[in-house]
Amino acid sequence: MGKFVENRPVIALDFPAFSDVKNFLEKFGQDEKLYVKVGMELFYAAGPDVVKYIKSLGHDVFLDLKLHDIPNTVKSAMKVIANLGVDLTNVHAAGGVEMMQEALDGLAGTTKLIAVTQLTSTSEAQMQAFQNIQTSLTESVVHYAQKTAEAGLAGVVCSAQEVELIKKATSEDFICLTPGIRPAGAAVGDQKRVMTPSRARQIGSDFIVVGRPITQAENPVSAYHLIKNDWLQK
Ligand SMILES: O=c1ccn([C@@H]2O[C@H](COP(=O)(O)O)[C@@H](O)[C@H]2O)c(=O)[nH]1
Repeated sequence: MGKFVENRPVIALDFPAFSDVKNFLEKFGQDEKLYVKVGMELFYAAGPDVVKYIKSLGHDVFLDLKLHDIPNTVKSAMKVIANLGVDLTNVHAAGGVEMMQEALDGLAGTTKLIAVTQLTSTSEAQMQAFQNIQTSLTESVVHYAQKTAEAGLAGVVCSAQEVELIKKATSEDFICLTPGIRPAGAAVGDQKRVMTPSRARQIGSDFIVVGRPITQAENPVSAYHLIKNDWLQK
């Protein structure tokens, strides 16, 4: 049996209100079970209720809150997140190994935990100048991935550009969830490290996350299916 790859692009529901989510999901009909991402904007606006609503419709949920605080605070927050029954959630690897281990301890259940390495909106020049990290961006990402694996988490958030090296440095089964996905010719926006769905698949991404190319499309359902078809094509 080959390694697990999520066949559905994870749709980033970056909306400011619960009603936007209802309108968006209604476009897909009841039979299409999606994998969606609830991030800071929607969670701060609509809270746990929106997560419960999405789960009640039978969709899978990645709760992308990127926790980064002292270990005790992150552990306590994860105990609360555990009750939401989401499928996947995350922390920032920069919080350290102890913080990641405490997060895992707090979560204690079936929700998978992954860690953000370097945001896909960060370029190498920005990282070196602003974070004062004097390695290549790839080295920094691989370093964070190794520390994440050491802490016992299931994988990382990275750009598709780093997947091959991360898998070599950790294992084939270590999850690489990759935002910064753009269909050929689509507007890149604030993303710096991007890749097309099909190339991300070829290179070994396990999950792709796509927001604006779907949510801001004239026809989000057909944009989703075009991206999904590209992702499924090797
Ligand atoms: O490194 C990261 C971590 C998270 N994200 C999130 O993914 C989506 C991407 O949205 P697009 O509209 O497709 O750019 C967004 O919710 C980010 O918060 C990321 O882009 N990069």
